[in-house]
Amino acid sequence: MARRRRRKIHKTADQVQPPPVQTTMTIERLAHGGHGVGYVDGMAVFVPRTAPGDHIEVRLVDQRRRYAFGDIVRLIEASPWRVPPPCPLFERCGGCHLQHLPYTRQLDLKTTQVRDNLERIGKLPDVPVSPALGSPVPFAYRNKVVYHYDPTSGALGMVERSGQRILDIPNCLITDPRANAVLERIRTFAAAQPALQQTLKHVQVQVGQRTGEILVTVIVAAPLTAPIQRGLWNGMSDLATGLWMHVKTQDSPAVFNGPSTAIAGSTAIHERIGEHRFRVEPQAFMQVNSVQMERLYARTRERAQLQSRDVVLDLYSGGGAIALSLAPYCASVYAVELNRQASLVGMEQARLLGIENCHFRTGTVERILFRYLAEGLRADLAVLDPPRAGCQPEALTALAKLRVPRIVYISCSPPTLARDLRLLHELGYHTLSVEPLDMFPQTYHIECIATLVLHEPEGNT
Ligand SMILES: C[S@@+](CC[C@H](N)C(=O)[O-])C[C@H]1O[C@@H](n2cnc3c(N)ncnc32)[C@H](O)[C@@H]1O
Repeated sequence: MARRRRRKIHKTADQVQPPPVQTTMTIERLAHGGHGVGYVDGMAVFVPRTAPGDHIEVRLVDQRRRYAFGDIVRLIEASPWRVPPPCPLFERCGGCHLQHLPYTRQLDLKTTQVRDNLERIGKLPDVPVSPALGSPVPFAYRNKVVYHYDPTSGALGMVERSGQRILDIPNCLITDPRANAVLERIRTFAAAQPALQQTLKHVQVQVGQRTGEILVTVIVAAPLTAPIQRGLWNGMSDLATGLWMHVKTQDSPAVFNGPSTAIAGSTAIHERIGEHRFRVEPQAFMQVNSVQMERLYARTRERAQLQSRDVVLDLYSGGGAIALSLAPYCASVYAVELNRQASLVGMEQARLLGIENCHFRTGTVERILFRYLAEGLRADLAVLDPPRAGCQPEALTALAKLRVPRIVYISCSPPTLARDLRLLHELGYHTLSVEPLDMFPQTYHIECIATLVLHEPEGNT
């Protein structure tokens, strides 16, 4: 289909008219968030569940100064890329964003988005971006889900896309079927237990996809009685490996706030990644796609190009999966993580694996790097794996002050990656490559591995 040109307008301020509330336009590309983007009188309009090439009638529902959000009223001409979404809940569920596109097309669009972010936000148009490495399993890949419970309707699932209610999800197509089976047992049990209905807030299910072990955590407003604990466990013990309870005392957006209690079965499950078997507890961070996690860590090791005498910083280390996978190939690893429980999991993991050259430190990366600077630590490589918000500028400044010559930056958010690569560029780092890796098929999320080197000033080499 011929690409429609963006309508450009040149008006003075007092000539500017507000765009019509309902109009037609063609979707040109996908933006971060999975929204299709088209233009109305030169203004970008973001519309969910659309595909590049769609010609649509759109209603502008939220207008800002330079852009607007719209809802699709009518699909006038469908993009040639559109496919029927396999999940019957796709239109209502907030979990997936791209099921209406074939998987290969999703990957192309993700690659384009990464390039776009590097160009627009990072002002780094020349950084080589490789085609996104697809997941061999584009469905049934999620090894962890956290569902909400609605005591009024009995729904156990995700918040609807409209944000108004909890959608019951009996069979999530991107989730490991073993997790769906356990969730069904809990849904049925809760339906017959008014006391559980009153207190149940969320259910988390974690699956060790290579070991077949399953850990369930019920997040409740008040402790469960012993009979309800027993009833829950009896209803799932043929499927699950362990059951935990987490009493959530404050009404915070975070699912967990405080310690959890193991109530039945094993206290942890395990996942095999590469040559290691990792212990997984309810509050430990683990990538949601085990196959892609293994490829992510293998690619990180390749990009790290470790020498046996190298000293490595694993920053934002979580439960230490990256630190422990690099430790056998270098002299030592310093892992830095904010969450004390995650650091303790890493230490225990190191002990179980017999790894002695990994040092775990709890605190913020930005604070601890300045401490390393004061201590005169020399590091040959830093692996960064921050949360979606990216790194604090102080953390990147400290890395540059430490003169760490190589960085491998793992990111789950291309816009913040682009922002941070820009700052690193200004601090003297050159980005050699960015490799998108699809950890989250059917959703807009994109994982990337960026490899950087420090340009030493002339005469310092
Ligand atoms: C994407 S996870 C990375 C986990 C780990 N690298 C892995 O692969 O399992 C990000 C981690 O950063 C931690 N974190 C967030 N802000 C931090 C900060 N300012 N300093 C240190 N750690 C932080 C979070 O607790 C979380 O464990």
